[in-house]
Amino acid sequence: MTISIGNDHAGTSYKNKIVSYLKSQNIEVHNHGTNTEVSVDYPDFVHPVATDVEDGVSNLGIIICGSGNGANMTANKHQGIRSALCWTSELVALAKQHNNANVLSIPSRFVSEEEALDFVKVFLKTPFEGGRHQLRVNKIACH
Ligand SMILES: O=C(CO)[C@H](O)[C@H](O)[C@H](O)COP(=O)(O)O
Repeated sequence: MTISIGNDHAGTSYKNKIVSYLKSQNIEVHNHGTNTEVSVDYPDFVHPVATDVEDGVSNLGIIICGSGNGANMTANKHQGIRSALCWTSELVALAKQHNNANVLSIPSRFVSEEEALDFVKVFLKTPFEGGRHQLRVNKIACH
């Protein structure tokens, strides 16, 4: 399992906690995020995550910004990306079960670090249900 992660200045401490957890689980991590709290522009740190997932370099992506919206919008510009902005564990589970999300967007200014870590655990362990949801996911992409 390989995860790509990206964050702006609002997500650096959250990213560090998540990366420590992933590495403790022997998950390979590609860190595309900023590593300081100096103000940066989130698209510069999110596009590389989306590209990794689209290209199969990583299985999944995690992106973090203050509201989660800018990161989520950026990731979803990529054809192969289904990025879900989630602020509860239930939303994370549904994003995998029903939407086969391949990127999780975390709003760091609206959830605690502990909640964010729980989201990551749910994101990794929850399977896609397929069936009727596969038919719907197939219709998301614009050709
Ligand atoms: O872009 C965002 C909104 O979708 C992110 O939440 C950013 O982290 C936020 O805009 C950064 O705000 P700041 O005032 O520049 O710290």
